[in-house]
Order: sequence, then structure tokens, then C-alpha cells
Amino acid sequence: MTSNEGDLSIRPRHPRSAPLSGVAERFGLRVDVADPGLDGVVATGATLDSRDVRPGDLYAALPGSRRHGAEFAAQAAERGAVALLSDAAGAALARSAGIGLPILVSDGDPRDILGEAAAEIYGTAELDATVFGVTGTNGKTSVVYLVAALLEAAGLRAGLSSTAERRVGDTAMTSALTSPEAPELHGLLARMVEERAEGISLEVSAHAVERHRIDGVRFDVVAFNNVSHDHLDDFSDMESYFQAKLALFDPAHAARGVVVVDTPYGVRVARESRIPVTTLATEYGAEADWHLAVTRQDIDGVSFALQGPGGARFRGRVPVFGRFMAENAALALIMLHEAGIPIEQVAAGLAAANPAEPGLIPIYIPGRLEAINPGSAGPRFYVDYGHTPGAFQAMLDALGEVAPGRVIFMFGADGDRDTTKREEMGRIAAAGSDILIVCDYHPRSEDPASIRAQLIAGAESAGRAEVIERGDPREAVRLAVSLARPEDVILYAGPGHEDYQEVAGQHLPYSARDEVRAALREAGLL
Ligand SMILES: CC(=O)N[C@H]1[C@@H](OP(=O)(O)OP(=O)(O)OC[C@H]2O[C@@H](n3ccc(=O)[nH]c3=O)[C@H](O)[C@@H]2O)O[C@H](CO)[C@@H](O)[C@@H]1O[C@H](C)C(=O)N[C@@H](C)C(=O)N[C@H](CCC(=O)O)C(=O)O
Ligand SMILES: Nc1ncnc2c1ncn2[C@@H]1O[C@H](COP(=O)(O)OP(=O)(O)OP(=O)(O)O)[C@@H](O)[C@H]1O
Repeated sequence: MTSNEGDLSIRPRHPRSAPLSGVAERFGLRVDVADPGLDGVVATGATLDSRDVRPGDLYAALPGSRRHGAEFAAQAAERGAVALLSDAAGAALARSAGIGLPILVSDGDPRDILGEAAAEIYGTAELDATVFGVTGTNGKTSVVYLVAALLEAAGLRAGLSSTAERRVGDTAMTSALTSPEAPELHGLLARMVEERAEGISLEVSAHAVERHRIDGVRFDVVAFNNVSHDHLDDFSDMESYFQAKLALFDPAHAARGVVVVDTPYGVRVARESRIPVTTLATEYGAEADWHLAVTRQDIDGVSFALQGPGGARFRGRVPVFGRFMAENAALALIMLHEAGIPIEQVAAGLAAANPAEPGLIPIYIPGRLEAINPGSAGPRFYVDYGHTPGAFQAMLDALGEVAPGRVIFMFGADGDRDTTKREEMGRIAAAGSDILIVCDYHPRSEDPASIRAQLIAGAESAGRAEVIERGDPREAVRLAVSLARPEDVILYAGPGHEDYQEVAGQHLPYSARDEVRAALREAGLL
């Protein structure tokens, strides 16, 4: 696997080119340039980040919440941008800074047309590959990886984009956002096409739908799994957060959908969707097209049976604990089925790859309930990316069913992000664990002690776990290891795959997974 050292995005190796006069005409953009206009000016790429500009790019200088992208036009020009796309204010800003590049000026918000324009530049408006999209509060990354694993089991080449990484062929890159901005996404899609990906699995956040990051992409199948409390700093209330996700279920974005109808929100998506949907229920007897039953579960995984229309059946196992992982796998299977890749074909591929365990879905999801010392005779340590009350509830419910000993849970909360979920996170964490260690996550500009105090106030209201405060996460990891008995399970929620801690504007190197490995080694447990 290569990581394109120094690059900020994955791009096609052999980009096409698009004449910018055509882009201006198609999107009704005013051209701010001296003679000879845009004649002969072509773009071979696009970006909205001046630091990501490559020679031949159209640089989209967008108004942001902190800065105007036009403030960075000089850097874009230096790096080889051939033209800017901006609004009137951006054009004036760039000109006053002496930028001589042609500017395509939008009367409205240039973000509104950026996705379609990037699709034109990269030639990604129509793709031969099947495109899958997943939205929901918890489990998107997991479903994206499951879709990719199942595509590969069915003998198809897969590409993916998730919170953890973007991956195509033998190239992978850590992600900055869950859903890339539109120009980055179209560059990635173009590379996937180049690498002959046959199925593409994309995580779609509510922000991505609302902020036009998926514009110009036509999804073949989209899925919704759940909505629960998150991001109420960016969305005014649960209803607007929900509406942003529901908007994916529209012919402008997708052809068909799959919806988990276990919750009232899921029922609403199925009812209010503007594209045809098929439904999945995990409750026996519930009204749905597909039904899932968990047949066996333990700390090493979950086995399930799935039944659908026309006699479709699948029996399988995911090697990660939790009923919700069976639900994630079922959702992924149905998405493929809806795209014309029957689950029987997937089942046959899995069985051929592993005749000893024919239904086992081989899956590694970086930083999601990741077992750091799998199969250990000592306490087992898991690192997870869960950072919502809903994820905590799902994980701790699962551990309540499968943990062989006590549950030691450690977590912290994001600073400068939705503060309204902290108390609920503390309460759920303490209600579902035996020992709770509250530590720091990304305090950002906030006082870490006051974030911890809010979590502890919630934890104390639950009145079950013994609550311990230990700000330094490195110390907290070692404390957890020292308190654990051999049959106990330690679950560290929050940092998942990440490799930094954000403190007062600085990204400090910190990998929870490496820290846990080190602590287990020091204790002779690894
Ligand atoms: C609310 C939101 O989504 N903000 C995003 C937005 O920032 P912004 O509008 O404030 O931009 P800004 O910082 O004022 O900068 C203005 C413009 O200058 C450009 N710029 C800026 C600096 C520079 O050196 N060069 C440069 O070109 C920026 O690319 C931007 O276009 O555009 C930026 C550039 O793409 C994003 O990095 C930024 O994401 C911020 C960091 C963020 O935290 N976003 C979160 C809320 C988010 O999108 N999360 C979702 C969901 C995650 C989940 O499911 O849990 C996601 O999909 O990741
Ligand atoms: N179907 C599910 N329902 C509830 N919780 C889940 C589900 N699947 C996974 N989780 C929990 O939520 C955590 C986050 O999962 P995952 O990263 O797959 O979700 P996500 O939607 O991609 O979140 P993010 O966009 O923040 O990365 C998991 O590590 C697990 O703890």
C-alpha cells in the first residue's frame, strides 16, 4: 500500500482536460479576464484548497466561515493554477492582490456548481462502476468497509472513501473529512476509474449532502442505518440533521435505497424517500422486505441469518462483536443485491475463499472495535472511534451480552464540538460499564478539566460504574491495564484510527492503538 507522501488528495495519474470556456458557458459564469478570454485554457484538475493545487488546476476560491479562499489565490497561482472559480467578492479580493489569472465568477455561491464542474473536468459525471453511498450517525465507516469486502468476495475490484481512509488499488490516504469536498471526491473517482474499480463505496455525512460535497455523483444505491444525537453544533436541531440525511434519498443523488427501519427515523426515511427503497428490520415480525436474525454472538464476533424477497437467504459471520455489526453486514449485502450482485454470488465467493468457514466475512475496519490483542488469555483491549451517545449505547449493550468479565470503559469528549451530548455520553458510559476512566480526547481550545467535569457529572448521575478521572490518555491506558483482570474487557472509545491529539490549535502525535500496544507490552500482556 502506498500513501502518496506529501499529496493532499488522490488524483488520476493521467487526467483528462476540460476547456474552461465550456465550463463557464455551461454554468452561466461571468469570465473576468482580459483578451483573449479563456480561449485554449484547459483545466486538468480542481481543488478548493490552495495547498492541494497542482499545475493545470482550477482553484475554487470559496467564501468560508473563517477566511475567503481568495485570500490564498497567490499560493494557488504559485502552485500552477490556470484559473480561479469564485464569487464577486473573491474576484475583487484576488484582483486587488494582483492575481492575473482568469476568474470564473459565479453570481451566487460557487459551491453550488463546484461538484458538477469538477465532474466535468475529471470526466466523472457518468461512471462505469457501481457507486454505493452510506449515511447515518453511527456505522457508516463500518458499512463502507463491509461493502468493499463483499464486492471483493464477489470477484469485483473495489475502491472506498471513509472517515478512516480513502483507498483505491494499492494507494491509501488518511482522510481529513468523512466525506471529501467535491473536487477531491471527483479526483478520487477518476483515479478509481483509471484503476478499473467496478464498485465504489463512499461514506456520506449529513454535512456532505448539505454542503454540496456529493454534487455531480450519481449513486446507484444509497443506504441509511440510523440517526441519533450528534453534530448539534452544525445543525440547529435533530430535525434539520435528519433532513440533511434524508436529502440523499432523492433522484438528484441516487437511483435506489436501502433503509434500516428499526427506529422511527428509519421508518420516516422509507416513507419520505423520493427514490424507491427496500427495507431491513432486525426485529422479528416487523414489517420490512428483509429480516435479520442474530443466531450466535460472542466476544469474537456475531453470526446471523438474513432473509429477503424472492427466497434470498444468507447465513454469515462478522469477526467483530455486536449485534449492530450483523446489521451493518446485512445492510451491505442488501446494497450489493439491489445493485444486481445477488447475495448468492457473494456467498459463493466467500465459501470458495474460505471453505472451512464459508460465511465468514473477512473484514478489518481500522479503529472500529479494533482488537489490539485478539485471542489473548489476558484482558482484551479494544480501540474504537465511537464518539456519540448512540455508539456508546450500542457498544456497551453488546458488551453486556458478550463480555466474559467486567467492562472497563475509557473515553473523553471533543472540545469545540457539540457540547450538548457530553452529559448523555457520561451517563450511558457509566450505566454500561463497571469501571469508567474519563480522560482527554481533543480538548482543542477548551479547558480539558471542564470537559471532563461535564462527562463526570453525567457519569455520576448513572450511579453504576466506579468513575476515575485521569486526564492524560497515556496514563489512563496504563491505569486501565493495571486494573483489569484476565477475563475483563477494556474498551477505549474516541480516537479509533487517529494519529494525533488536538490541543490548543496544535496537532500532537498520539496514536491510541500504539499506546495500548505499548502498555500491554509493558505489562507482559502482548
Ligand atoms: C463546517 C465545515 O464543514 N467546514 C469546512 C469548510 O470550512 P470553512 O467554510 O470554514 O472554510 P475556511 O476555513 O473559512 O476556509 C475558506 C476556504 O479557504 C480555503 N483555504 C484555507 C486555508 C488555506 O491555507 N488554503 C485554502 O485554500 C479552504 O479550503 C476553504 O475553501 O471547508 C473546509 C475546507 O474543505 C473544511 O476543512 C471545513 O471542515 C471543518 C474542518 C470541519 O470540521 N468539518 C466537519 C464539521 C465536517 O464536515 N464533518 C463531517 C461529518 C463527520 C461525521 O460524520 O462525524 C465530514 O464529512 O467530515
Ligand atoms: N449500526 C450501528 N449502530 C450503532 N452504533 C454503531 C453501528 N455500527 C458501528 N457503531 C458504533 O459506532 C462507532 C463508529 O462507527 P463508524 O466509524 O463505522 O461510524 P461512522 O458513522 O462512520 O462515524 P464517523 O463518521 O464519525 O466515522 C463504531 O466504532 C461502533 O462503536
